Amino acid sequence: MIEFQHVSKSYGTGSHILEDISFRVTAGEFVFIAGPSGAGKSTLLKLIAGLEPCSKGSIHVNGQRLDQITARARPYLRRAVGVILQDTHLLYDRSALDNVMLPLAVAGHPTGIARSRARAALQKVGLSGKEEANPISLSGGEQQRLAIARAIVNRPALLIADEPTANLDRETARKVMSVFRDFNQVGVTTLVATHDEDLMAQYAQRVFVVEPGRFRDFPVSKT
Ligand SMILES: Nc1ncnc2c1ncn2[C@@H]1O[C@H](COP(=O)(O)OP(=O)(O)OP(=O)(O)O)[C@@H](O)[C@H]1O
Repeated sequence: MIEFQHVSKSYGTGSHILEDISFRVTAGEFVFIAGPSGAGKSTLLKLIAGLEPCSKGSIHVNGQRLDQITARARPYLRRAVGVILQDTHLLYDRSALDNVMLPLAVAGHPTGIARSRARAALQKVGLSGKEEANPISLSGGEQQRLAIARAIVNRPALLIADEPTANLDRETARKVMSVFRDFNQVGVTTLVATHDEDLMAQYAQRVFVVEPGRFRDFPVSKT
């Protein structure tokens, strides 16, 4: 599903943020990405999402080598990967339903189908009844779940989230994490960057620890 071979990343002419990283994530895994602030967790996720190019090495996602992907294959890959960044980039001049319909409209789905799939996605994240709400009127946890609904509406095989529980209280964080766990349990490969050690301990899965100059891969622990 994801393969990094000797990947390094620097921004501009700066030194490497990530250096000589190799790993493989197979379909259906749940991986946490941990490490101190500024170590490169978001950068790692952006490389996987194809939002940043690597400086050295090669990255394969869903069978495609990212730096050799054709313009024709790119939209298919984009749909195969659901991305939730730290800034949710929700549109505050549209309803919650419109926000979730947008990726389907971009993919060319007829409005009726887009609407029913967007409603189903909102239901999956526990936001039924909030279809017409403006995102600004939603709580932090609801906005996170709305961003998840938008990321999953194209039924991606891979879900990537950058600190989706930051600034949420414990109970809301747990609810948001359980949404990811539910998707993972139906086979969606899931990568979540987090500082939250309690959540990591609770969900006890494979963990990548990104530290300055060091990358560690802790295998799945069965607890
Ligand atoms: N677009 C960019 N241009 C230049 N430098 C960048 C860019 N994006 C990130 N960096 C730098 O790369 C380093 C790693 O940043 P990154 O956001 O990946 O870390 P992080 O581990 O996700 O941090 P945090 O936990 O605080 O979100 C930081 O020093 C950051 O300033």
